[in-house]
Amino acid sequence: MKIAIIGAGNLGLAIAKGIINSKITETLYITKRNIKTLQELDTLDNVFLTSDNREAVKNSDIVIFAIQPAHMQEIILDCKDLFKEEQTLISVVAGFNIHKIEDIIGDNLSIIQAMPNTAISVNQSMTCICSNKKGKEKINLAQNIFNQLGYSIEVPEEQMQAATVICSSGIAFWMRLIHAQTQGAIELGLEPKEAVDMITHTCIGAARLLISGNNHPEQEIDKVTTPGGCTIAGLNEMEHQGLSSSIIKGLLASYNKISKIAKN
Ligand SMILES: NC(=O)C1=CN([C@@H]2O[C@H](COP(=O)(O)OP(=O)(O)OC[C@H]3O[C@@H](n4cnc5c(N)ncnc54)[C@H](OP(=O)(O)O)[C@@H]3O)[C@@H](O)[C@H]2O)C=CC1
Ligand SMILES: O=C(O)[C@@H]1CCC=N1
Repeated sequence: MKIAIIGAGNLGLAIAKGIINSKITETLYITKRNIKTLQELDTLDNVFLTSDNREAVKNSDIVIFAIQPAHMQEIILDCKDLFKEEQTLISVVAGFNIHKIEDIIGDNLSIIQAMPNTAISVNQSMTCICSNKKGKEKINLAQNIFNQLGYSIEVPEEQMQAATVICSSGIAFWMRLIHAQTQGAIELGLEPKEAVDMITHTCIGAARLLISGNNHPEQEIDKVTTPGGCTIAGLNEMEHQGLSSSIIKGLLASYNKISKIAKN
C-alpha cells in the first residue's frame, strides 16, 4: 500500500507519525510547500518529502488531504487529471463535505471523509468516517487503516459535523479539562508533573471502565460517591458552578460554528 499525505501541518504530520509507527505502508509521500519543517522525517526509509503534490498523487494508492479548506479547490484541481478510479481519496478537511469534493472532481472516484484527531500521532485517534457512493467499496480499507491508527467507526455523512466536535475538537476540550484539574491539583500541593501523571492515568482509567463495561457513567460515579464523602461534595460544587451546562453549551457553540463553515 502506498499512501500520500497532502499537507503536513498539525494533523497531516500527526497522521504521518501514526502511519510510520504502524508500518502499514510501503511508501509514504508527505507534502507541504515548505518541507524544511519536516526535517525530523528526512532520514526515514520509504518516506518521501516533497512540495510536489502531483508527484505524491501519481505514486500513491491512497491520497489523504490534510490541508486548510481554502486550499482544497486549487490543490484538487491541480491533481485532477492524475486521479485514478482504483485510488482512494481521503479528506480530513473539517466542514468540507463530500459533495463539495464531488463538485470539483465528479462522483466517479472513491471519496472518504474522515475525522480523526491529533492523537493519531500515537495511534490513539478516534476517527469517524463516511464515503460517497463510489467509496462504499473502500470503507473497509479506510477502517482497516484508521483502526491501526486508533479506533474508527462509520457514521452517516450528516453526523460528520457532530463527529468533528466530539472527536477532533474533543482532544482540545479534554486537554483543557486536564489542565484545569492540574491547576487544582497544584493548589492542593502537588507538583505539576506529578499532578499531570495522576490526572492523565485517572482519565485513562475512567475511559477504560466505560470501554470495557456497559455501564452508564453515572453508575460508575455512584460507586465512587460515599454518602457524606468528599466526591459528592466536589461533584455538587462543580455542578453549582455550571460544569455540565458549560460543557454542553461549548459543544453546541462548536457544532454551530462547524455547521456554518460546512454550509459556506
Ligand atoms: N488540527 C486538527 O486537530 C484537525 C484538523 N482537521 C482539518 O485538517 C486540515 C488541516 O488542519 P491543520 O493540520 O490543523 O492545519 P495546518 O495549517 O497546520 O496544516 C495545513 C498544511 O497544509 C500545507 N499546505 C498549504 N498549501 C499547500 C499546498 N499547496 N500543497 C501542500 N501542502 C500545502 C501547509 O504547509 P505549507 O504552508 O508549508 O505548505 C500546512 O502545513 C484542516 O482542514 C482542518 O479542518 C480536522 C480534524 C482535526
Ligand atoms: O478547529 C477546527 O476548526 C479544526 C476542526 C477540528 C479540529 N480543528
